Amino acid sequence: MDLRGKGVFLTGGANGLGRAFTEKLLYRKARVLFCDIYTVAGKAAECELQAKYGVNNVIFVKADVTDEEQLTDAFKEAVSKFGAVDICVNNAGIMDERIWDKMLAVNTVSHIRGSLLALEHMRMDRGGRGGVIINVVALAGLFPFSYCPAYSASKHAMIGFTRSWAISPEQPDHGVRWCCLCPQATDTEFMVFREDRIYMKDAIIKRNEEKGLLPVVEVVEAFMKLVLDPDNNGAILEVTKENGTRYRKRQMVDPDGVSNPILCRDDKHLLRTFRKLTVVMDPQGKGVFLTGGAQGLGRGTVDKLLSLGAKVLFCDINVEKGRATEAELQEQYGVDVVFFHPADVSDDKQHKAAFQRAVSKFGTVDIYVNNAGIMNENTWEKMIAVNVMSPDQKDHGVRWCCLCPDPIDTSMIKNNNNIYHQELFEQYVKENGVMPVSQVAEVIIKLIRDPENNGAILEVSLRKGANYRRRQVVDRDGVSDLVVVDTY
Ligand SMILES: NC(=O)C1=CN([C@@H]2O[C@H](COP(=O)(O)OP(=O)(O)OC[C@H]3O[C@@H](n4cnc5c(N)ncnc54)[C@H](O)[C@@H]3O)[C@@H](O)[C@H]2O)C=CC1
Ligand SMILES: CC/C=C\C[C@H](O)C(=O)/C=C/C=C/C=C\C=C\[C@@H](O)C/C=C\CCC(=O)O
Repeated sequence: MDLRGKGVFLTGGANGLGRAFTEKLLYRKARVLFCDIYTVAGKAAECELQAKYGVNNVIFVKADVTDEEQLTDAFKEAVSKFGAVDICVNNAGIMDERIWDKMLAVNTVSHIRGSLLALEHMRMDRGGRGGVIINVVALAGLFPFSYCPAYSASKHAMIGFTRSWAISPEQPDHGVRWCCLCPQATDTEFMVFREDRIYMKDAIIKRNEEKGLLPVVEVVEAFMKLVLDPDNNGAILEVTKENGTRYRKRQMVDPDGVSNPILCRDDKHLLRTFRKLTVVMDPQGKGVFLTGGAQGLGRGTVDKLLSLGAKVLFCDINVEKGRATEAELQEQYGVDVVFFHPADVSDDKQHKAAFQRAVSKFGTVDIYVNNAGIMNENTWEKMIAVNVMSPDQKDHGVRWCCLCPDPIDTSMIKNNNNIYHQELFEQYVKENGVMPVSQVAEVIIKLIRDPENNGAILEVSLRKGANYRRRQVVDRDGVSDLVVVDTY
């Protein structure tokens, strides 16, 4: 890719990696508009870079990427200044576990929004001239990091998003390449922890002092590799001290299905935090809080838990269905064991109030099932609020598990007109079938009962049944494929 005269839009360019990427792109004769929330640093960078590379080639725009209007206006400004944007770099990021919802807004929502703006503008099937979208992720997007779980989640989400677009059947018509850059801890302000922005801060500071951070220049080289390689749609480029720069082939979870601290295997103080928990959990007599229980898999799971002697409080946004379900289940199991609480889980206050009611009803909550979910690509921000932003629970002695089912026979799957390539999805369902709710509810009970599965990812499909997931697979060439199966 010859970068001469190419238009670049980049977020978070006032400091750190964003500033360094900007300078390298300018050096290669591209034209860059970068935005940032900080005016002073942004203006200073603009001034310096304009003096070196020309006033018409680099522009700073003050914008908070979490503000839809500001981000959109900054993008439009790049288009109007350069005629087109050929390279979009979603780079702005923060790491602060205390404000995890804000972190998701910067690291995930703004990256999705920036990607969609760029796609719409670049796609060749709608008059654009193609291009490349680079999402600056992190190694923490590929592996579990106990000192920053919400940060890790915000980055994992971008891997899924980027790879999913990269394998779109329409991608050859779009002519847009999608890539992720995944560096380990790098020597920028980002890694200076003045406050308690992460858990176990002191251990991390000590580790960084002992082992050193990745130099910015190495990450810039890797970034340029992504920009210039014409054949890397869907690629995940990892940059580490240990292995250098390499296209990622696999994401790993340990052979027993339980994630391990691969990245910190030599750090005893961190390893200790990953010890396996053995929490025996028989549903009999236990207090359960479950979200989205009015219908579908949620309702099926409530039913199953009640049949095993648990007490359940479920919440749902659908009040009518919630009340009806409560009445039916109370008739079957008794009025003291099952309760409905109306709540929208994307509203923090309502979510917490529902949880508190469960605590006060049962004295304690032993089992917490985050089940509520929606699937609607037209309202993707709402989808993130419901599916990703549930309250953080950081107490110890808690087992954490994920259930990853194939399509289930619920209304989320039937007649869903709000996904891309619906016909392909319907074809998939036709060929593979849908799982009965009762079968998946059984699998949730398996997750609850197994005392030694902290960190487990349980996959369930009609074809293969329920299996703890060992690995997530990306193709051998580092480029994602449609079929993600556990063949290794
Ligand atoms: N430094 C590191 O160790 C690593 C960083 N990363 C990722 O690289 C990206 C860049 O990080 P660094 O350059 O190291 O950090 P940095 O803190 O030096 O720079 C981040 C820039 O983003 C801007 N920003 C933050 N919130 C914003 C908002 N709401 N709107 C507009 N701009 C905003 C900041 O003002 C800053 O200029 C981030 O996405 C980070 O997650 C990934 C792996 C390692
Ligand atoms: C508190 C800092 C958290 C996140 C910052 C940053 O975003 C990030 O991702 C930091 C990563 C730090 C990594 C530390 C050690 C890395 C070790 C690598 O050399 C191991 C590389 C790959 C191992 C997996 C494998 O394929 O075997």
